[in-house]
Amino acid sequence: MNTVPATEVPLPPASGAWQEGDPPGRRQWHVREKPLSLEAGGELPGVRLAYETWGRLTPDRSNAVLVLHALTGDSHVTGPAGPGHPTPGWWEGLIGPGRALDTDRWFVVAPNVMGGCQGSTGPSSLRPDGRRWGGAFPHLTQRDQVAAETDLADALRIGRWALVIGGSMGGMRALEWAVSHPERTEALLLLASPAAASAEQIAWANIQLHAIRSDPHWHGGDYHDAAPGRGPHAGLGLARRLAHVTYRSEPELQTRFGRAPQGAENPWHGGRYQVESYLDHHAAKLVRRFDAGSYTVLTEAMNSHDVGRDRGGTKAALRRVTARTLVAGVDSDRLYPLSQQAELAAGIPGADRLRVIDSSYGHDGFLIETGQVAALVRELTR
Ligand SMILES: CC(=O)SCCNC(=O)CCNC(=O)[C@H](O)C(C)(C)COP(=O)(O)OP(=O)(O)OC[C@H]1O[C@@H](n2cnc3c(N)ncnc32)[C@H](O)[C@@H]1OP(=O)(O)O
Ligand SMILES: N[C@@H](CCO)C(=O)O
Repeated sequence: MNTVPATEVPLPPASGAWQEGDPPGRRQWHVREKPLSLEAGGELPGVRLAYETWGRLTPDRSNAVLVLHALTGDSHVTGPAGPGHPTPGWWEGLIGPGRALDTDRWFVVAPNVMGGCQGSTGPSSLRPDGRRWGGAFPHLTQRDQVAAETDLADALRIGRWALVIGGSMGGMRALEWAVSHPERTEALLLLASPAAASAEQIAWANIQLHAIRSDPHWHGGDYHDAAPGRGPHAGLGLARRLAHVTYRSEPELQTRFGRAPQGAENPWHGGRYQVESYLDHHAAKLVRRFDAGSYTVLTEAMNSHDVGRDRGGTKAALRRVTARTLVAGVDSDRLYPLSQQAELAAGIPGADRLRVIDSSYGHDGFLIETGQVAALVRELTR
């Protein structure tokens, strides 16, 4: 099934900090000088974050916006597919002149998350001894990932974000930014995200982790060097199939596919229903562009998400947020239900009432309903 392993993402130069005059959307890299101390213990050397920027930073550096992507997103928030960008931007229409994140006004920064596989350090990256990290890659938390992003902000000399915005896993990091660094987060937009991963979210994640790790090509996570071009593709595809159902709504699937067979295929004789073909498609697409090791690291990092950990609980942690805040959920989201965003909106002192994105698409609504997301951005930044 897999033809383009994500491990073949070209390795970046040793450093590549953004400079005044760089073209928009050009992927850059920041390499942290010192090893990063990790919450679970130990440290990660040579942490590299890939990122893209749009717009221009004002001389007082006060117009920077941080956009944080979800599980399988990347730094390419907007723009066509091209070298280094196997897919077009995942939030097209939100960034650019005259758009909600107007690049005549804002300097937008989007890093690829630490642990990922689209330019930032992750299990498919080389470690200091020249081998790939693979199964030796350490356990990460959302706080570790925000620590790496803080280093990037420091390198860009951005002391305070005018806005931090994220959905799903990106929302977890956005919240961690606002709680860990209230003085550096002026406004905050949280989409389809919780204060802590729930038992059910951990349960869905557990099944996905098992799917990947029980694939015979997993090799304890050390498949990158063991069998180049091969890997736990069936396991990753299975994980994506399951996850994708949780990302959509039951009425959407029913209305869209119903019981229809896929083309001329006969489900009673080895053929597929349309919805099965649809899941096969999404599985194959992810396997072509994503590393299974990164999927496990990021999934476990999401499981670790608990904003109240070591902070006296959720309520105490949320009270730390000083940012002007909007929290929104998707009304048909069965994975991160509205009750979780209601908890955030009620607990964050500067938050307005809970906003609801009206969508039949379920959790993925935060990626698809860009018009409604744009309206929230405009409201927060007017
Ligand atoms: C465009 C990108 O993929 S961006 C890449 C970066 N990805 C991310 O950032 C992750 C976030 N993105 C995602 O999770 C998803 O891609 C989403 C949420 C954007 C998808 O949302 P939607 O626009 O609703 O797409 P949808 O779920 O309807 O899937 C459409 C695809 O299914 C295919 N499809 C639809 N029905 C069927 C079927 N019966 N059989 C097979 N394939 C089918 C379509 O041909 C289309 O294929 P394509 O994406 O290769 O063009
Ligand atoms: N479709 C999204 C869902 C996670 O929020 C992704 O793949 O990143």
